[in-house]
Amino acid sequence: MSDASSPARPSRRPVSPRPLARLLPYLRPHAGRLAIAFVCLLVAAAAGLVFPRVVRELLDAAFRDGSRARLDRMALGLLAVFAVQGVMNYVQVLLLSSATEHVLARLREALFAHLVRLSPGFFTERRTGELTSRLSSDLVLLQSVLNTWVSEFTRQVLFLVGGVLLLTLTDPTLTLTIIAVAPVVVAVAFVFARLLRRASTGVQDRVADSTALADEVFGQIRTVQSFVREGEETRRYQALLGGVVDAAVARARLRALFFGVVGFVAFAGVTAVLWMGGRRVLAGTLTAGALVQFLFYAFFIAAAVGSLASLFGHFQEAIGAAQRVFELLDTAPTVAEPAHPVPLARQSGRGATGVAVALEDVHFRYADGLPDVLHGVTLRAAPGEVVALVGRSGAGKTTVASLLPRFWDVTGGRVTLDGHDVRELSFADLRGAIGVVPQEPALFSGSVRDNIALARPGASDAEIEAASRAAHAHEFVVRLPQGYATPVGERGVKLSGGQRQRIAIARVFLKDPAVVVLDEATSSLDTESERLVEEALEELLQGRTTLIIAHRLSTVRRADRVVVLDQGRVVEEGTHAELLAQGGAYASLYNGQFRAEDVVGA
Ligand SMILES: Nc1ncnc2c1ncn2[C@@H]1O[C@H](COP(=O)(O)OP(=O)(O)OP(=O)(O)O)[C@@H](O)[C@H]1O
Repeated sequence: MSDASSPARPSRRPVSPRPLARLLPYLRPHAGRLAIAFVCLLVAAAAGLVFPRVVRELLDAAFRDGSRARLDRMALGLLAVFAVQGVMNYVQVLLLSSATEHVLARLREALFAHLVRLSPGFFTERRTGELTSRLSSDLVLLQSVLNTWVSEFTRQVLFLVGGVLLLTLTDPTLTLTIIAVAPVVVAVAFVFARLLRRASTGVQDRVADSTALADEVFGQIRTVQSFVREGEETRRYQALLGGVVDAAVARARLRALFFGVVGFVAFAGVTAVLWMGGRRVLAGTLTAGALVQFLFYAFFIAAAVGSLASLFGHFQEAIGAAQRVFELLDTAPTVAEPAHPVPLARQSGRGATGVAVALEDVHFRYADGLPDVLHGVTLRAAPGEVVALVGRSGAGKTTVASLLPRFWDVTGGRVTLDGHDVRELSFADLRGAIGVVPQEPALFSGSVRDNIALARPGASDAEIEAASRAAHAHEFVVRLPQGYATPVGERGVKLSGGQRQRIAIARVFLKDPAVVVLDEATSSLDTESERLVEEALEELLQGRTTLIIAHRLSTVRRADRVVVLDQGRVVEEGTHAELLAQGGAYASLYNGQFRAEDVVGA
């Protein structure tokens, strides 16, 4: 499976428990704790099974033998049985829970670590809400399996097997009554469990839909509010919630019916036993104590059958969850690191030692089945050269820029850095050599310092400040309430657009890469902010090989070379002046896009 082509929804293959087996490696480190928990479980279940036997003795002591001393002994015995059971349950729950919490954390961590390594294409295919819900609800389901399911299942199986055995020992004929009823209960429970599973998946899908909507709306809150869509989005959410309720009510109806029907069938069986047993007590072939003991076992068996059936439903849900989680874990990145990378000498950012960048006859499409968006693009930037990419919207500029750090891989031709195919380099070398300044820089929640240090963890305060000064960010940062320690809010919402850009530039200064990929902002900032950003960029690009997706006249003028893209092809190449003189595609682009700026600037 590849990360770009997998379906958005989890697949519904026939359910086999195999995905659960893949949890085993995660359980192994806790084998000791789990083994002790299992022993405690066995002892607790055994105590549970002994209990009806002691009750029998107690009742017979009172009713048949009239022995006070035996009655006292038996009552104490009963207390002892419960005490043992209590201690065992305590230890078992504690050990099992602590082990499964660790397992869950490891699994979440593995999933997260895997997902963050998948290429951006994967995230454009999936809704992030769906992925975060995998991390939360599916893993919670898995935990419930490990935590309650395994122990409950074991306990109930023990009760069932032990119950039937002890029942047979107590009274074989009465046991036959039970054996006649049991298959009916099992069959009914089985059918219901299947129906329930289907209903549960329906509910989960709808919950995922509504979570995804909420996620999207919160992420785009400004757009939502600027178009006054709050009411409309709330209605959409409401409609989805309506779906959740309908599906959940349908499931509840099934569940209610399940409990009603299975409960009735089971208790009808108990009544039959009671009736037949009562007749045997009247006939003097059975003591009252033995009948009660028998009844207890019958209850145990009925309860075990009922629980096993509903556990079966949970089991199926958990298999589904495991399947979805492991499906994600199995998603191979479409952009994979080479097994034996060619080392790239670390170049300090500037000067003649810079790194050449080239696209050689590059063809590219975003996914199989989509049309090519680049048709044989050839483009070279010599060390230290500043190349501006221009072209109409949709020409392929962003696409070209995202091929350099391998956010996607070419479908034909190659991209090289310092003469090496980018696919031969380790991510650390490749991405370490390229500094990206995005059009709309996103900051992470955390302090200003953390956000700059992102480029080089472990950088000293002095280095951070130097980078910040170079990016003309220092001036505004020191005026923030807590200076470099000021939290910037999620995605940097507490900073202005120009300030965010300067933080993004400071990051690249700190990184000091040999190559810079710059997606120039289209929205204009106020003049002062604009000037600061421009000065910072001017400084940043000095001597670094640069690819700029240019939207400003000042940028194209300053570039050593301008490359004009049109519909995924390079149509012109030269300096601003040369291209303008040619009177071709660039000239018309200039007239449409850049000239107004020229007039304003003049
Ligand atoms: N993730 C994607 N999946 C599929 N197609 C895409 C994706 N991103 C871009 N495209 C398509 O690729 C083509 C080139 O887009 P690209 O973003 O590179 O253009 P651009 O020149 O940067 O445009 P703009 O100046 O508007 O940003 C467009 O036709 C676009 O629809």
